[in-house]
Amino acid sequence: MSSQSSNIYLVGPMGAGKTTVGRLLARELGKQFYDSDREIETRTGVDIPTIFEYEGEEGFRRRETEVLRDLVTLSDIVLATGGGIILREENRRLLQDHGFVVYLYCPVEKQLERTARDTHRPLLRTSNPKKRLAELLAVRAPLYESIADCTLNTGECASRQAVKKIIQAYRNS
Ligand SMILES: Nc1ncnc2c1ncn2[C@@H]1O[C@H](COP(=O)(O)OP(=O)(O)OP(=O)(O)O)[C@@H](O)[C@H]1O
Ligand SMILES: O=C(O)C1=C[C@@H](O)[C@@H](O)[C@H](O)C1
Ligand SMILES: [Mg+2]
Repeated sequence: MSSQSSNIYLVGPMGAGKTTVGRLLARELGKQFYDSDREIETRTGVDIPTIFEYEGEEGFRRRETEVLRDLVTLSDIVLATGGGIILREENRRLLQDHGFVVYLYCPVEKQLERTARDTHRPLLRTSNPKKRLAELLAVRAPLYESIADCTLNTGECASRQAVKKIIQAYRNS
């Protein structure tokens, strides 16, 4: 983490609770809340599945990095990131250099439960989303861990408890 950073960045897999916990955390700390997925949708005027459809995952990743470059110039924010933001080395460096990075995760079964009703995650549009989630996590877990200042299992606590734990870790950092 950059010294005395006023930013908190949430990373972790789909369904870990980055958006839900991030919004509550920002409110609790009086910080501005951003979500990189929503920022991409606002800028392009279309939803994420449409970007994947027309530009592929590579196009989405390019847009994700462009948005992140801008968001790290802001101070005093809580940022919920997309689950794959840690794939690019540049993104990992930007996150590490500009904020306190919190890695949220939960068991794959919980991820599956929490993402089941929402069809807006193109990578889960497969016949076996549980297998896909497990495969993604196997590749990504070391990347999340490599930049985390704090790690939290949201499978074991309600969002409000997660917020309390993050604030404690952030203040002790
Ligand atoms: N700690 C929690 N306990 C119970 N349910 C939760 C918790 N955190 C999130 N949820 C629920 O799980 C669902 C997915 O959460 P959320 O959208 O915040 O995940 P995310 O990490 O932002 O995923 P993505 O990477 O796809 O954006 C939401 O319906 C939310 O209400
Ligand atoms: O895990 C991922 O790669 C993704 C997670 C979502 O937050 C979105 O960023 C998008 O659906 C891709
Ligand atoms: Mg989210």
